[in-house]
Amino acid sequence: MSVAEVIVDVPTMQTNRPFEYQIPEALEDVVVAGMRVEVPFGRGKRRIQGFVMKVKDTSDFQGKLKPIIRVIDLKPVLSKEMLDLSYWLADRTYSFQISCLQTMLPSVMRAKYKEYVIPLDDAKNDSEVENLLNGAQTLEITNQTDEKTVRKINKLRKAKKVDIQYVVENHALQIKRQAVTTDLNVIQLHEQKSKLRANAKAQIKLLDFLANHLGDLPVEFNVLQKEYGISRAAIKTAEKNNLVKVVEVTKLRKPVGINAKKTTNLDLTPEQKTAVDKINSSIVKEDPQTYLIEGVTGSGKTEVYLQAIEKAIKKGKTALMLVPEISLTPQMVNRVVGRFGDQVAVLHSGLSSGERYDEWTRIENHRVKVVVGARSAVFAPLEKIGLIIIDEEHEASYKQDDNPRYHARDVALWRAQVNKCPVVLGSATPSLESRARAQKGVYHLIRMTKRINNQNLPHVQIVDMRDAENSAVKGDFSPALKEHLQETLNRHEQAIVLLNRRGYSSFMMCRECGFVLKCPNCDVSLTYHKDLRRMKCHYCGHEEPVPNSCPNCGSKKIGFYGTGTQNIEQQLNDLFPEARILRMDVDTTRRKGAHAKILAKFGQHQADILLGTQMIAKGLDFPDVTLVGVINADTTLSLADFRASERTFQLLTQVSGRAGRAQKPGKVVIQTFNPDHYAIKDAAKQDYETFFKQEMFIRHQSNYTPYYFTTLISVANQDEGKTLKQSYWLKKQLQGALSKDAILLGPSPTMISRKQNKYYYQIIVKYKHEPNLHQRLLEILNETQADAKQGYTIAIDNEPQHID
Ligand SMILES: Nc1ncnc2c1ncn2[C@@H]1O[C@H](COP(=O)(O)OP(=O)(O)OP(=O)(O)O)[C@@H](O)[C@H]1O
Ligand SMILES: [Zn+2]
Ligand SMILES: [Zn+2]
Repeated sequence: MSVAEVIVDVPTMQTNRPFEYQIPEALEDVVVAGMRVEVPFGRGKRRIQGFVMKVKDTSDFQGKLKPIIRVIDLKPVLSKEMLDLSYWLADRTYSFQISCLQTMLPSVMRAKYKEYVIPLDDAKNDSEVENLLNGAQTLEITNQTDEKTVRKINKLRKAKKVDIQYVVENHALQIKRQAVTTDLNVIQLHEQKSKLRANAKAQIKLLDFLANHLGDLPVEFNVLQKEYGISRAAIKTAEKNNLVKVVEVTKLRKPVGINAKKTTNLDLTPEQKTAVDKINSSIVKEDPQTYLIEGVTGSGKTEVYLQAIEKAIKKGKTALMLVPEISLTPQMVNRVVGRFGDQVAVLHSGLSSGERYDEWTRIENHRVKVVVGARSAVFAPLEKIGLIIIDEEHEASYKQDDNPRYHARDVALWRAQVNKCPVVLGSATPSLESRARAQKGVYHLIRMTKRINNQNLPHVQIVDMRDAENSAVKGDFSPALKEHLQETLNRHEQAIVLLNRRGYSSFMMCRECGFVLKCPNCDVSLTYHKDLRRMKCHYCGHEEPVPNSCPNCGSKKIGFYGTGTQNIEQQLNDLFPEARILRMDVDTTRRKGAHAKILAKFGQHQADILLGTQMIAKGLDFPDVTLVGVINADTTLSLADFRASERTFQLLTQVSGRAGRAQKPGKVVIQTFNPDHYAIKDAAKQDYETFFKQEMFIRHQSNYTPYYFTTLISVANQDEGKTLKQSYWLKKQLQGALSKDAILLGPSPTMISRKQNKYYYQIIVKYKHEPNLHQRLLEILNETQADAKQGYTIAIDNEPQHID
């Protein structure tokens, strides 16, 4: 008898373990670990999905096992490594194992899709294959497909005669797209161009594009429009004049990075070489060492990554490179694709689920050596991983906000152990946790202190907005920032202007003295609760009325702080009517591809000023940018979060690093009401090490990460009284399980204490060593299962990235 252990798709605590099912004889050699199956569950005729975790010969179960109804996948969708990972992940994130398994699955398999058998090329005339397909091109697998056929398919698949493919429903409809190609060669294109009138700008642009991208044709209308600003009308005109042909293509040849030019290794600077040598030695030794590259902005970290990836490939291995979603720009992707060409798969949210599936299949079929992607790419089905890179490792977006609340860095470290490969964490501003681990020798620290070309770090000027001269101005621009912007425009160089929007208008600040209203117990700023018209602390629950005058200086100029990007754009327009301005914020980037388009435009110097929120602060590498202006450095400082200083330092250092990256020197102007705050002073000097020491001292004083571990437990219910009662019950349970060294905070309301008619309260546990905590939390989840039916939600977040 064969028995399968199955994790069923019933997300409750009681079902959070494998259930045994009998494998029907007909499916004996079909069912393997990593496949999804349909099984009966509970009483009645309920059928549900599940993942086969293990296949074995015997069962200790006394009664009669129920049989598997059918297989859903004809080949495993998750590897052994992923199945193993799911146990660890579920435990670490306090989530159901089924949620973890589903998270690892490519999104297409969570959507509606169809499954087909397709013959492989050299087996098209095979009699068994012909017999199976019965004259058709493909065979659709449905829940009606009988076991005999399933077995036949499985046999042919193992013999590499057929393959299984998934197609997202409705996807086939959109698969054809209009594209442009030409019969002309480079010389003819240039001839045609010279015949055009000088004012036929669009035609000239199109012909130039074609001449430069002959190898990439046909290219989609979409791409021409979005990335190169060539309109449909221009294409139609060219078609009429027989310059181009319009054809239909089935798919983009490459979703991003279509115009990646082939690049070769750069000559490394001594610092780069040291870094590459160290990492490469670990790749060769298959040593799962973690490196932390602390490299100033513009020190050439990417080139280090690329040359290490090359080493891994040469060793016959693969490489995984994670970057924050917002940095997955064509510029970034082109750097990798330019070096490794077709061997690269890119996973990002801009892909449709069909495209995502294509990339996933390429990875699974070993046609890919390098995967570049955002957080969830950490689950890419790569085998024989030789190197994992996490760029901008300090980014909070590496932690998923929903269940399972995993941190990509933790998953990467787990996979590195299994694959015996090094991990490289890179940043100009490492997270305190990582830098502290390097201090203790858990990670190996590599410092890169010089910019490429020995260019100096930009000169940073702090502008004290409390000064008479500055507080007198009407708008948000100090005379100093205005002057530097004007000079930059005069020199025909480019500027980046950052509006720091985090914490926007939720805290109170005095415009006279810079005083921020803070909690008397916790030293974090109080948050305005609009519904209650009161100021509240999110840590301890302290609250007080909204003050009418500044408690520090008595001025009436105390108010909620914050201005919108649109308003700043208007001010820029008024100040510099001749300047071309691009605005980048949630509003202008809502449309798919808009983000990349704005950056491309700015990169081609079609604008003088790029104005934006946090999303413009990282990774951008534009040689003409010589000025960076920060309108309001303070807003992140006032977040009700113990990482407020760290986030502020990171943001200011990163955005400053956008200036003066090439030949021309850079200049940065930071406007602030807190010019003496260490996060701002150290960022102005781009001095990570000094900041690190100071911030570690403060974390030590206040018992926070990395000196203490943090776990956040939140409770929600429609009834505020019930939420509070449950929270206090929970707190009591925890008190019983913790030693006297642990610190319990709360219950206190969260930032938005009422969401979708539910009240949220949170408890924070800070601890150093609590062997019982994990187990107790699991038990609490179990004990409160019944409450879930009454509308209670309890969520546990291990090492939260945001506390609000
Ligand atoms: N060895 C080299 N020789 C010449 N140019 C180089 C070399 N290494 C990197 N560069 C160039 O220097 C610039 C900055 O490099 P890169 O963008 O990798 O910096 P970074 O360390 O990632 O900075 P940031 O943290 O600000 O993103 C890039 O334009 C890159 O092409
Ligand atoms: Zn407080
Ligand atoms: Zn004041």
